[in-house]
Amino acid sequence: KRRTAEPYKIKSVETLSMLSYDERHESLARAGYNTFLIDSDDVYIDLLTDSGTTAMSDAQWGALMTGDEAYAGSKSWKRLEQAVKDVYGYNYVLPTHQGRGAENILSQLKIKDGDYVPGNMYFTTTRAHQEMNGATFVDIIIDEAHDPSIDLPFKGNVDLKKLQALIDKVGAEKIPYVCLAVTVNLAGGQPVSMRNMKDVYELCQSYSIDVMFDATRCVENAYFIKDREEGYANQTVAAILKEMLSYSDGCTMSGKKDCLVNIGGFLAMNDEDLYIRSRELVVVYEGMPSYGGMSGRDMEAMAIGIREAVDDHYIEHRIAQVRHLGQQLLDAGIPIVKPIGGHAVFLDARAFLPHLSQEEFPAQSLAAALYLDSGVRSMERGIISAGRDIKTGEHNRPNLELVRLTIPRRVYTNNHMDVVVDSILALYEKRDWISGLKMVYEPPTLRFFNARFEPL
Ligand SMILES: CC1=C(O)/C(=C\N=C(/Cc2ccc(O)c(F)c2)C(=O)O)C(COP(=O)(O)O)=CN1
Repeated sequence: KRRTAEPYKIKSVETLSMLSYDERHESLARAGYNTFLIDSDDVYIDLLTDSGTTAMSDAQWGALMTGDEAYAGSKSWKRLEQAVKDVYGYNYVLPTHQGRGAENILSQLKIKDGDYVPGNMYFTTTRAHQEMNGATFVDIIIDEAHDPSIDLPFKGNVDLKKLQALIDKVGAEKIPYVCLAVTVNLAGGQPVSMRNMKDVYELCQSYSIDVMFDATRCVENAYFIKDREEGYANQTVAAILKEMLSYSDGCTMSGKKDCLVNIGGFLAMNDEDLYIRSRELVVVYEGMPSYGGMSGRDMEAMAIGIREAVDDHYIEHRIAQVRHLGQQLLDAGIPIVKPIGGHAVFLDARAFLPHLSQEEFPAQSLAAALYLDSGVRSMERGIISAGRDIKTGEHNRPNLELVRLTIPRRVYTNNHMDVVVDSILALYEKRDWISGLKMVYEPPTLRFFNARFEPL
């Protein structure tokens, strides 16, 4: 099979910082062994997140000069609105500054105290907005999604029996909507099959329960359907995406991922009444419905990014680059979440560091060790990110104790991926020497952003 390359060439570069071991050690200590607190200047290859870290195209950079900054009626908004309607297919769309702006509005309008919002695994901001509005999040993802070693093509799928059981238990009137994430970030960037989306939608329609997608990485999900689901191999990703979204009543969208921009988002829906009520809250929280927390130039960039993201050459390369990293780790026997996800490779820190108890923070320790070894920054997605139980005050103890290696879009080459592989192989060789951490400062909420640690 002939090898392929990036479907773009580089026109501008950002020089990367290459610190010495001692300089990295000093930087890590200064950051309290928390990768969130390391200065970007001290990071060589930044795999903390794919959110907002995209490289924009020359078409997007050029469009910045044409941003219409009119307070109302901006033509940049008209272009963005048209792009969302063309590519996503919803009747109505409202701009927000980023994904959680849309989550805030949707949760306030759709949830009443004591409701239940079922979803395929939680996400931090999504669940926070649901709980702040009085709902209980109920995980309805298939059991296998919580086991890193199980390899299934659509690990993000909903277990329809769990959804039916919740409806039987609490009644459909207590369920304002199902939140279906496509893909599922914390399960390892795992997709939902078209079959499952259809089944969920039909079940919900029979009870007049809405289905709202968290569409943040929906283009990646569309690609996995093309690649793995019977009957879609010869369809374009754009056509698959349109069909996916037809099994929903609306979506929240963080533009910072699959819309190929550094800021921006939207809330989309088919119901006019929800649109009108949402438009009121956009004015309260985001600004006019013709800019929603974005400048005109940001909206121009996003209108173009939305269309670039469904280019088959772009998305094929994006997914292949994540696989390029993950497959080398699998071949070397490194424990990672299987199958390899759409936006990241997740190291299974529990299996990588079996000599550490969860109280010694294996994922936090591994992320710190990786940065110290090579200047590669990753994100802890384990007991620290899971926080404490709001009732008991005890640590939530997630099954998944993971280190997320998140690949920004159109930024790094496969050579950078190979540097990451070599660093992880070196760490694996000497994994017995990786010590745990103790938390020396714990913030009251969302502790993973600002907590500080010291080696045990
Ligand atoms: C599936 C989904 C997301 O992945 C997501 C964001 N994701 C981030 C940034 C992040 C968010 C929360 C954290 O505790 C975190 F440490 C990192 C990320 O890195 O993965 C949002 C929210 O979209 P906003 O970021 O545009 O508001 C909604 N839905």
